[in-house]
Amino acid sequence: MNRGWDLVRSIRRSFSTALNKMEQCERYSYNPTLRWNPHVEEYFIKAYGAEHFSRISKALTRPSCYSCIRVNTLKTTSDAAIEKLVAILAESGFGNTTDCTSTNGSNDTAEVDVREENGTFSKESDVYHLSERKHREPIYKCQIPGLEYIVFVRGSGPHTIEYGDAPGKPLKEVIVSRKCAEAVLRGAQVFVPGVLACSAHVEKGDTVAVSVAVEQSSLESGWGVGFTRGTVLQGLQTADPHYVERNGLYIGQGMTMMSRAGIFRALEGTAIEMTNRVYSLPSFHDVLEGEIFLQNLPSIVAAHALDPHRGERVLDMCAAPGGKTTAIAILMKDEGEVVAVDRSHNKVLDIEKLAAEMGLKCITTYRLDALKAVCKRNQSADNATEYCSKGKSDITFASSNTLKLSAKDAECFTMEESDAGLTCEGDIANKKANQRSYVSKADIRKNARRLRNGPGRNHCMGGRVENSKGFPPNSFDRVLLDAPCSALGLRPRLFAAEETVESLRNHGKYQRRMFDQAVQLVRPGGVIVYSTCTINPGENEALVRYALDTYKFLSLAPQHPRIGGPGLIGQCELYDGLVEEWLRPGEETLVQRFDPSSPLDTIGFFIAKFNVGQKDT
Ligand SMILES: C[S@@+](CC[C@H](N)C(=O)[O-])C[C@H]1O[C@@H](n2cnc3c(N)ncnc32)[C@H](O)[C@@H]1O
Repeated sequence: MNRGWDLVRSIRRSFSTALNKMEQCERYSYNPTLRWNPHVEEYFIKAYGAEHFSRISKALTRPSCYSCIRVNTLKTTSDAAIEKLVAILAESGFGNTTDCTSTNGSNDTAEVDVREENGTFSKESDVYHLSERKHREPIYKCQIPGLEYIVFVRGSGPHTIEYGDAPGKPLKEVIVSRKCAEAVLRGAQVFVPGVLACSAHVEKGDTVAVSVAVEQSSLESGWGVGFTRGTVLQGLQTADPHYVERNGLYIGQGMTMMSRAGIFRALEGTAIEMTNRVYSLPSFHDVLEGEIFLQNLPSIVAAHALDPHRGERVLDMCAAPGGKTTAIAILMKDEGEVVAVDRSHNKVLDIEKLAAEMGLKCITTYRLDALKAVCKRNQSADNATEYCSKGKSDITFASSNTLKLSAKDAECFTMEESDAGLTCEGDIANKKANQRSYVSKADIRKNARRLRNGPGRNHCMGGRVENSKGFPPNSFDRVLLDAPCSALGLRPRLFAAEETVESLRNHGKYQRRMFDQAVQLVRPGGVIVYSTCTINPGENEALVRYALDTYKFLSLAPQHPRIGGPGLIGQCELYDGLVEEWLRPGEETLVQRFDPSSPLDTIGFFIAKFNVGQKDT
């Protein structure tokens, strides 16, 4: 009888130990659930279906399993860059682990499958892969024809981390902010401002478990983390009011670079160096400056979709920090003009810095509100970007194949013929190469300053940026509108409930107003590419619907390369009864929709390309 009870007790004991272990395992894991505003969630479920949206939602909480690097082919080759990157990775000891559960649940390394069939994404066909499967090197070249200058670096994860936890024995812990955690998941260290809370008695050199504080809802204050910076973590469930909230939100283990007091006293610096990460991705911060640029694959594809040619005049309407601007300039072999504008002064400086680092001369930057990008009639004055014709019926860019201002368009702009003679030759060799037959006063002032500041520094003018009052209608061959958006495709993302149906609608309105400007600025026969980094159809397919219904001279154009999936067809009624219209049958294969839950494992992204016909028809 006793023996029987002993057996029961022992089974119970081992069962409860196993349960305890399982609970601990679940607690000290990374398994977040993305929170959405309920109406937004309902809308996305209507758009994608519950199961698909759940996969997208899960994928968004994880980083892509590889880093994507664009090589500056004007400075180096992908083979040379790969050689240097291999050496850098070997020196840093990165890449010793390769297990990776990809976002679609399969256990694999970060190998992404891209197949193209008749211009559309297809799982069945097997045309090409991003990587050569057999080799499995940590760094490999993109296999898509024309994109071989893109290099991928394999990451790994999710890894199970041994935090050294035991029942009743609290870990030394640090909680970081959501933004900080999202950066750490992409390969960053934990910097001082990102630390929100820390256990007592943490000294420099201690090993700590790092978790993330994700916003919780409270009746009084809406969404918030519910504690102040500097909170002491008690560690035990009984004494720690935020204990349960951290379940499944552990992003790795690190070594403190400062004591607890130091972390909360300092204003900057590395607080924790991560030693064990849930996701392991190489950080190429400040590496091979000017030779490579870390950029998401769909962003590079957007530059290709624009299909810019040497000698053309291209406008990048929302350009900072300049990722797509520089990609476009390189595709143009630095010949022609890429006008890169952004609303923010400091961000324009970022574009200038990047262009200078990459050695690109065809980029002209301005601070400009893209909502006022078309300049008004009779506008003159200082600091305006002026394109003028005095007594001329039209302006022709000699290089081009393309750009002409009609008499009607040109009459409002005044350009003295002598201006053309003032072109600074050595300075803007690329412009000379284009044989552009005009130059604006603003260009001349800018060029004179460039000469004074010496070569190479023409993009960093002591923190000052040129303001623009806009550009004449029909003055660009191609326009890229990489619109500010809800960014609901960016990953990793740990919280999404801040966006409501109303705020998403506001993004859409803003984008339509910008698009209206783009339509005016591009010449007939030109091209507009519209892109966003959101999964929200209201900012993607609905914008395309607006564009095609409003401007009959616009038509959707095929894109190359085409590696994204099709767009969404139909319409959707939202919770308040308003109906949103998307694409019509036949249009879906002309846009590219990058789905974060697809095997491509990219951010969520959308690209539409429009051909511009005769505007007066
Ligand atoms: C999606 S980001 C652009 C990223 C950029 N195209 C790249 O690839 O590096 C959107 C940019 O739009 C800018 N922006 C927002 N509103 C703007 C406006 N009204 N006029 C001009 N730029 C604006 C923001 O400052 C931000 O830099």
